[in-house]
Amino acid sequence: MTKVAVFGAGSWGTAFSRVLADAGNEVTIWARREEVCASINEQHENREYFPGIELPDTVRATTDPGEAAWEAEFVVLSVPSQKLRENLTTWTGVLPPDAVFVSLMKGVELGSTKRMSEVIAEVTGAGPERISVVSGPNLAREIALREPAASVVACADEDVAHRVQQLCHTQAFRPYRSTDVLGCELGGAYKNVIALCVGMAVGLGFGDNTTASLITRGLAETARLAQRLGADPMTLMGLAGLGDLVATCSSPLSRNRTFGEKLGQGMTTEEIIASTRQVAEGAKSCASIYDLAAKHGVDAPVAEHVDRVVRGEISARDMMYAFIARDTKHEKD
Ligand SMILES: NC(=O)c1ccc[n+]([C@@H]2O[C@H](COP(=O)([O-])OP(=O)(O)OC[C@H]3O[C@@H](n4cnc5c(N)ncnc54)[C@H](O)[C@@H]3O)[C@@H](O)[C@H]2O)c1
Ligand SMILES: O=P(O)(O)OC[C@H](O)CO
Repeated sequence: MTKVAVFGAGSWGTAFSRVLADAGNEVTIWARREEVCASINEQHENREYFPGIELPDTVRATTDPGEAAWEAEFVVLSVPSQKLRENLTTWTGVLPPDAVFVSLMKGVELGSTKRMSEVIAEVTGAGPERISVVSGPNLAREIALREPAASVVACADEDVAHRVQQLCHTQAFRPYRSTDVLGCELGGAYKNVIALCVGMAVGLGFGDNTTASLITRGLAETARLAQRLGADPMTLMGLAGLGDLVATCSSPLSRNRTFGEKLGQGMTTEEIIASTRQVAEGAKSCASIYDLAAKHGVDAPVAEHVDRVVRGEISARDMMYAFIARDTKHEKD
């Protein structure tokens, strides 16, 4: 059995652990909280995130990072993007030197505007052949329930992508392979911002014309930045781009869309954050993605305006009409 460490016992870390166990691996989850750890070890379920969904015996949990990482061939990372750097820095001493990192995170770091694979490389010194990402239309609850879904495993080294693909291929989870780490990560982070925007439209009571327009122009914006940074534009037409965008913008399970809906209904960012424990990555990544786009001279009206609504500078309604009022242009621009 291959030993896999999963750092993060939230929704996606837990659901993906079930995928890994279903694929025949031995999984040790690092959980921050003792009670989450105990429920996984004693009740074989993560009571906080997925009560009633049984985890196989091959999934264990610990609050000790060294125990989680012990002899792991793969280290899966699934903490909030803005918390990765500080956590990973404290774990570096216990991580096996040859382990392959698998990032499940969909965000861009505030301040540095780095993608998660870049943060992993910087903190651990791992080369691109040891850093992979998994990204696609994968709402954690549906994956935990073993509903069929596909995803993308990306690594600069295709052989490593192939190994990670084998690691998580099950009867219900079908990973495709890619070498476009940048495109996959940007697709995953940007769709959260677009889902916030779509959620706002839903919260305001607008219909399908509005949401379809936002999804389509949001994808154009994502592809524009991705291409400028060197990604393959076709990645954005695939599971890590369009696929994830459709799932996240359509699903009431999405924390980002739900966050946006609440903003559209008039709640403030502070009120929404206080009402949930779960992370809506887009609420932070709208600022870092906008910074990244600005740094590279790329027009990013969705990221820019979503950021302004999240900060409380403009209302969601004003944002919607500001999009429409912009100067006319060619669709391809
Ligand atoms: N939930 C999904 O459907 C889903 C699917 C695909 C990708 N993702 C991505 O996976 C990543 C993790 O998301 P999630 O859904 O598991 O989030 P979550 O909020 O459900 O769980 C986050 C986990 O990180 C822990 N955590 C919170 N703050 C922390 C800190 N300061 N230090 C260490 N740990 C901390 C929490 O205790 C929890 O175990 C995000 O980047 C998200 O975009 C989520
Ligand atoms: O719940 P969200 O909005 O973080 O989205 C979850 C996943 O990223 C969907 O693929």
